[in-house]
Amino acid sequence: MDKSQSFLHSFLQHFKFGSTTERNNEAELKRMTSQEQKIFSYETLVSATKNFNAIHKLGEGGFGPVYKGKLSDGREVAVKRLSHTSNQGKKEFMNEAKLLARVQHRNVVNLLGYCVHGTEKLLVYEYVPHESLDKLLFKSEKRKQLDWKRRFGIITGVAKGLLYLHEDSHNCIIHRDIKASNILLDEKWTAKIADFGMARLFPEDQTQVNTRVAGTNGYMAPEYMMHGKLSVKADVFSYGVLVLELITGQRNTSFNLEVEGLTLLDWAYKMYKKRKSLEIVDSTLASTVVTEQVGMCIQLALLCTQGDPQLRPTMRRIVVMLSRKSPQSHMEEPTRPGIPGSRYRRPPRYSALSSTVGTSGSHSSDSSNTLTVTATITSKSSATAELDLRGKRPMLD
Ligand SMILES: Nc1ncnc2c1ncn2[C@@H]1O[C@H](COP(=O)(O)OP(=O)(O)OP(=O)(O)O)[C@@H](O)[C@H]1O
Repeated sequence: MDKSQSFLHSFLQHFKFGSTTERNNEAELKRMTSQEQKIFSYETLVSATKNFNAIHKLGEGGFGPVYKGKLSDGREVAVKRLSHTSNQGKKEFMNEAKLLARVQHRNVVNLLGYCVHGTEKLLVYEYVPHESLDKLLFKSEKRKQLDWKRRFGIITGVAKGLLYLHEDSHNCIIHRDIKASNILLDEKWTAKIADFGMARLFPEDQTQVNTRVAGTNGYMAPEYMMHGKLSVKADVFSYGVLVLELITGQRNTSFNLEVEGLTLLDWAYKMYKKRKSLEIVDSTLASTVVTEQVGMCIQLALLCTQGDPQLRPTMRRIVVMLSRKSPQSHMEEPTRPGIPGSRYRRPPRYSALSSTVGTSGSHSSDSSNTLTVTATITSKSSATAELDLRGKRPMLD
């Protein structure tokens, strides 16, 4: 090799591979870019969850199993391994996940990032230590941990989180599956709404309705269940059901008042009308309850679960009502509650489609309670969507 050849060789070598410092810089730059884009490598998640070890499984929802993991920097995460039913392409999934990772609020679970590996799609969330509300509220020995102060904190926290999703995030996000198992509690008992934006990650192929049916037993607003009319008021209805569950300590789906066979909503309304609302309060709350506050929350829940969506308050109004010093002043009289949607009460036209509709997810903690989870995002100007193209079930009207 002559002098000029040797010069060219070393120049190319340098250009091609760079110096060690440059390589380090490049690696650092790559790391920073992926952090910025919130991308996790598959290897990172395999190592964090000890190869998705069953011991680390937190539960399984309709979108797939969730594992607890620990990143090398010590952060604890919850990794949701999405089932393969999503027909969304890699690029679209990444765009949607990137967008959802920008949704940040104290009362919404933080989506730290995502990962695409072959056909696998994974979401990485902050780990929320007390896990989901259903695991506490509906277990008699654990329910005592939820005194009234904590329950009221959850009621206001969820309201603030929903207000943010509906009005203050970059898009209007209608959750569509507010329920106890989608409310997580952190170490300070702060409520965090989970599973928002799932419809963005699971867009429905209109010809194939074989994944999941949107909404959950007993929480779905009647107009949404029966006619597919989706608006923020569908979330308000589910929120009202959740508030009644928090007050009574009873799960709406398994509620069965022996003598009268009423639903939780009907029972609460009936007692309210008889001016006996305080009789529905969970007996474990007896020593901690603030009577005025609980009375206001019952009335609020009944306003939220009214049959006519127009009559239900907005989340903004709810947050205002909850923050009042003298709670029950200026609150309307609730009208009769709507009948919450249930998969066992399919309207006739819906039943006709049922041969193509199935649930693909298995549900660990409470199969009876869960039909599916989805959420949708619409532009702020079209917060009410009659035909929900991102929906999980055929829209009927
Ligand atoms: N970020 C998290 N931190 C701690 N636990 C979590 C987290 N996300 C989920 N979990 C736990 O994993 C379980 C499964 O969660 P997932 O949201 O997939 O299902 P689900 O809400 O039970 O059912 P569905 O998907 O039908 O709504 C939950 O019950 C919850 O306890």
